[in-house]
Amino acid sequence: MKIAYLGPQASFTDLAVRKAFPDEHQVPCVTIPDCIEAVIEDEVDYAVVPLENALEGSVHITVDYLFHEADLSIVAELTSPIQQHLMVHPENSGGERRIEKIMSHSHALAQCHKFLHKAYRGTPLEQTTSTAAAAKYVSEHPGEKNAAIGNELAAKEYGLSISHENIHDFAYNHTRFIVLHKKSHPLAIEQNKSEDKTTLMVTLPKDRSGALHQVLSTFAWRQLNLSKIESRPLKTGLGDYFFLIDVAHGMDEVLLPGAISEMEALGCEVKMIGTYSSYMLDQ
Ligand SMILES: O=C(O)C(=O)C[C@]1(C(=O)O)C=C[C@@H](O)C=C1
Repeated sequence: MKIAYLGPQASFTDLAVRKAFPDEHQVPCVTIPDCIEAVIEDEVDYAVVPLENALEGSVHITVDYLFHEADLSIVAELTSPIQQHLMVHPENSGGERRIEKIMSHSHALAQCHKFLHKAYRGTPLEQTTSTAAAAKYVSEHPGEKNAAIGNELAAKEYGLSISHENIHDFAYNHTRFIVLHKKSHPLAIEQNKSEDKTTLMVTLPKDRSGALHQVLSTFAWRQLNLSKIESRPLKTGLGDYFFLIDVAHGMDEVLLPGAISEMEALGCEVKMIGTYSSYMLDQ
């Protein structure tokens, strides 16, 4: 089985894949769309990409690709603790105050905003395609005196020295990764299972008062608990949105099909993104 992931080696996505799929063929991709397209083009069987971080929120490119570009299903969710460290090339360690630029994935930079503001105010920040891509760049360009933000494995993998440990701004820092596949089928993984979930993307009928209230009622009176609801632009005009809805319930024969039919009867478009189990990966 081939699994694409947001690489290069030692990204947080790689850590999640190593834990969940230790014996499978792992294929690093440069960007999240590259991972998704590798599944669409049948170059791999599954892709693992980040979906949401506890501090910084949704990874918009993943949500938007699932709605606008890709007809793929979420078949499992992997939740992983995230610890961010500042790392430099060993030739530059000891004098980190002279760091010229700090590089990382936009989500990682945002998770360390308070630390960067206090310790490195004014130092330019540069976004990279992943935390591991930043670590790799710093390792290959010792003359540039840059630092990267990433995990401990990236420091080891790319021969960097950690100058500040645990620089994420809040102690509870977790990221949800999703496993994507062409067919909808819950994938069982040998890890701690936490709950079953279903993800829907719902577009409301245009200009109808109370439509969102009615959508929420279809879940409420069936006692289906929602673990997330978020709006994203439909990209057709200002004020046009779709809603990403996570239901803390697997697909059944009565409740979820009933809620979906009721939303469709109200004039909503409902895109089923997946019904799957959520797994908690350890440190
Ligand atoms: O850059 C990485 O290492 C990733 O796997 C991406 C990503 C993200 O997109 O949120 C994953 C986990 C962390 O929250 C930071 C970055």
